[in-house]
Amino acid sequence: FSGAPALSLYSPSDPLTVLQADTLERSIFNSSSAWVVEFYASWCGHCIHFAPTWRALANDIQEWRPALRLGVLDCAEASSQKVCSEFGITGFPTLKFFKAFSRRPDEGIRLFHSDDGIDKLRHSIITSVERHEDVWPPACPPLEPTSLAEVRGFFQANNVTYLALIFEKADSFMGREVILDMLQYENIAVRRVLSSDEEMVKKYDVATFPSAYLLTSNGSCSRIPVHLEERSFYTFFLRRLPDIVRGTSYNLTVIPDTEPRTTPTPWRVADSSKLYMADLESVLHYTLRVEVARFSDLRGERLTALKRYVSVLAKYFPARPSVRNVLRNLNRWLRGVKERDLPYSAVEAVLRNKKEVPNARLMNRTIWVGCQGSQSQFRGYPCSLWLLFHLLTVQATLPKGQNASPLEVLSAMREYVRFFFGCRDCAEHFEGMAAESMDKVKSRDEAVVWLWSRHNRVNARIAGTTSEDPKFPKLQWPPPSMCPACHKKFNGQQVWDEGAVLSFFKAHFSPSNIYLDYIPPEEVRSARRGRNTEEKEGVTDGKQEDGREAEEEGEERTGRPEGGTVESEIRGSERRTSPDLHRPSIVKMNPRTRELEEGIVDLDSFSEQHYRSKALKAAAASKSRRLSKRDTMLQLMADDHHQASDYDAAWERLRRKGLDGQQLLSAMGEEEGGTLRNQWFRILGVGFSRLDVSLCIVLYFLSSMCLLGMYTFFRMHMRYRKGRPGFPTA
Ligand SMILES: Cc1cc2nc3c(=O)[nH]c(=O)nc-3n(C[C@H](O)[C@H](O)[C@H](O)COP(=O)(O)OP(=O)(O)OC[C@H]3O[C@@H](n4cnc5c(N)ncnc54)[C@H](O)[C@@H]3O)c2cc1C
Repeated sequence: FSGAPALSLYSPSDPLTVLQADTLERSIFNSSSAWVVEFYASWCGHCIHFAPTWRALANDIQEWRPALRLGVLDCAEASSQKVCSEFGITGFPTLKFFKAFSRRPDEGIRLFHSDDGIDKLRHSIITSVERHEDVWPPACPPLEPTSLAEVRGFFQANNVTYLALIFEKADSFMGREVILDMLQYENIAVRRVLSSDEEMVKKYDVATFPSAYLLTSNGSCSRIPVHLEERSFYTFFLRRLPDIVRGTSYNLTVIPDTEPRTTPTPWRVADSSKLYMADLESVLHYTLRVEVARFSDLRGERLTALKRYVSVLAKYFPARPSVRNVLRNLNRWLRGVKERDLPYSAVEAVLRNKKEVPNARLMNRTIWVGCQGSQSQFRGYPCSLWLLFHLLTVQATLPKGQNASPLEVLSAMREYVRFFFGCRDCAEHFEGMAAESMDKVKSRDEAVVWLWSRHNRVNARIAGTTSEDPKFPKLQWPPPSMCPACHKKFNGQQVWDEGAVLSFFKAHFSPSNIYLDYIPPEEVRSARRGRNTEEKEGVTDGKQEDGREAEEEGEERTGRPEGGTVESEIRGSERRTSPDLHRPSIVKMNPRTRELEEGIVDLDSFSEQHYRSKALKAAAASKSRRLSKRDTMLQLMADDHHQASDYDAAWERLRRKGLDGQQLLSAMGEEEGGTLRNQWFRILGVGFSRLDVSLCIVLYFLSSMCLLGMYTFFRMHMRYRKGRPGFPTA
């Protein structure tokens, strides 16, 4: 198949409104009907399972539409992410009820649905409609029980031929459902009567609940003859009465449904025996910029979960230099955050890194290669999240993880899934598995095997369900074609050879099996190349899968402040007034570095001048709290940069040798060892370039020689004087 068709879980032919970021508010705010919106993510398995239920409900209650409408919004669409976060959507699927004439996102009332069928959903929607107090949806008939007084004067007060009375128990929803089913039909009204209303029960001599009676304007009254006392039977009967027509008086103000605007992506050829950096960097982008971003305030356990996640990424992710720099900077900064709560905008500012740290950039779109699905709702993000954590558990078995807890990566994953993973039912299932046995993991190798076997459990559970991509059926993995040694026979049964699985994992999830296909080539942005180049790249690699890049460039061009933080406002104003800031300020402040072959950065002067001036400006703006936090962060970034620049230089050296993607990544492991051996140099040279340190050593040597010379001279001189007659010895 040639490409992933851009299908959403819903289509405009469904009797619901497929909303987009720009139509959501226009549709539901100030609307004369109430709304129930399903916020979903097309990649979320439980949303895929839930879609047929929601579609069936939409079919079932489509006649209620003048009073109540159903909508859907795909929060996985890049264009919807902002609005979803404004509506407080943190997990999927989320159902929110908006009363008629709502005005704000926070007026949405969450409907709990879990695994509810359409009956329960319908009931909870009716209960929500009844919560309207001040302004009742104009098209919605009264839902409260009627009384003998109302019935007596009904035909005088209403110009209709029929009145249907549905007698039922108080907890029954049938009467209200029939009322709503008939709301678009003219010349008839439907009311419910409670079994506890003795007057009415006695007057119509009702003995069965539910049962229905038809009163006419000419004074007749008869029991409605139906085969079963059910909603559909009543509705069927009533709609076929003489002179009953479906009215046209309810004109819905409809904002036209639009086809989801996902553009078809070209099919990317992938080899299932390989890992692709595109998938891995996409998941970094999606977790840090989309999933975490749903929480505008990160506090308590959620903040700790983020710190742990970033910490294992910084430690174990076999990254390209620019990504590694981002992860290390973010990790450093988060470690320095001592406050118990943190606005996400601050994290975003670090990730955005427009000017502060050279060669630190995280892809800001998703490119699925090994995780590309045959349709856009399949695979993608959850697939890459599994891959990421398998990779991290394997990387943690290397010497760099030897002093860490065997649970380091698994705990980070557990907390990430618990606090951020949008598929809430998936998260609950995973938490259940973790609570059951994760604490039995005693070594880093066991951690690899634990995650493998739990992933296989999930595969077994969801195999053959609607969330399975038919082109990529769920397997017990790795299949014999990938790892024959992993499968063995025991007592005639096929069983796993866990030792072989572990060896297979260590080879499969190793940097040498990561391929750089389909991602823009890594370029070490030395301080010399700078920001101008970066901007150009941002514009030219605009074939975004999720359109976010264009959004950010748009922000850049308009100089819109980011996230409304103090520092972003300052940055916004700097952007407008100082064109120099578009070049890397490091180079500008320290021309000497331009000549140095290795692009060494004088970060002391950089951070002192650049960020301190920012701090001063911020102080002048008297909004110091958040800025001082950022100031600390930048100082920490500056410290970290010394290490990062070595990594960049090593990457560049290897790249010049003509190594390809995966060779580069595996060679970096070895280079990193060398980099660590050179750390004494950095420790000696905190804040100085290599030239500075060399000069110091030479001066130190010369002054030592000078002192030695003086010492020798005076010693000889003393001896000479002692030896002369006439000078008494002590
Ligand atoms: C923590 C978590 C919990 C989830 N829970 C649910 C759930 O409850 N219900 C639901 O519908 N969906 C759930 N999902 C999503 C689901 O597991 C898949 O990720 C999704 O359906 C996409 O499937 P896929 O075909 O891309 O393969 P995935 O299962 O996502 O696997 C990704 C890749 O990993 C490799 N792989 C497969 N199995 C293993 C293994 N055992 N060990 C190592 N590598 C393997 C394969 O190369 C595969 O292509 C969950 C996802 C995550 C991350």
